[in-house]
Amino acid sequence: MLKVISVRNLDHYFGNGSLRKQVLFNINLEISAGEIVILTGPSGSGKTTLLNLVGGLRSPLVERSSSSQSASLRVLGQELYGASAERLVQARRRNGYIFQGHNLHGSLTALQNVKMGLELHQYIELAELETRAIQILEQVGLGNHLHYYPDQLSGGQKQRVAIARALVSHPQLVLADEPTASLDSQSGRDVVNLMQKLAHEKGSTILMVTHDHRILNIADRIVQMEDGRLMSPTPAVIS
Ligand SMILES: Nc1ncnc2c1ncn2[C@@H]1O[C@H](COP(=O)(O)OP(=O)(O)OP(=O)(O)O)[C@@H](O)[C@H]1O
Repeated sequence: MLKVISVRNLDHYFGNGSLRKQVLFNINLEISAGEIVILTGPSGSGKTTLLNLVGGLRSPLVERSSSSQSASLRVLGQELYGASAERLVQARRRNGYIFQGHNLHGSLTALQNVKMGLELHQYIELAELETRAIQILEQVGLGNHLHYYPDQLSGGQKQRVAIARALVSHPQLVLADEPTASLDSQSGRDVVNLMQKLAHEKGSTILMVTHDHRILNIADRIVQMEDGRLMSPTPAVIS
């Protein structure tokens, strides 16, 4: 099966000189098209760092030492290890992102926020842009809230707008960092069910970081991180 993400022998460090600290150790991970993978583990174990590297939000540190010569970070067919800043920006634009606390623009309505998720895709005409944004907001149950501003929406509704914005361009890869962290149990469940449904419909792959044990069963696979290392694979939890 086509690998959407293929990480080999990846290390990562923060800081310089005596403050230099290794946070990822020899990461090896493959994720196939259409898979929903949850990355979990204790605070500070390196989950967000790995997610950001995969998304091109952080630049992989290219080491000259012999142990890292075979490092590779291939995402959607592109090598990000050693890639230029420009290539990373391009790679970033192809993915959908859902973060903790939604990151919506407060001065834009739900519809305008979702349209922003399409505006980078210049091949889409304005009229179609509007139609697609409305359609996906209807799919996430916000057809009656198109012109609401974020502060007029509940936490769960805001996160549904964020999901609509991330998925409206039908990205092959969706990266989510603690998407349910600010939500109550039921809203969190609704939000991940929606992500799962839309991702399956659109054939997207999802890599999601979460501490939230209530949502682990949406995953096809759960990957555990500890102290910057990936632990052996765990079969998906059956609900
Ligand atoms: N920009 C940074 N500069 C220096 N150190 C950092 C930076 N970002 C993260 N770290 C350190 O890297 C390690 C891994 O952090 P990371 O945020 O990836 O962990 P995490 O598993 O996502 O944690 P959490 O679940 O708390 O979000 C931690 O020790 C953290 O302090």
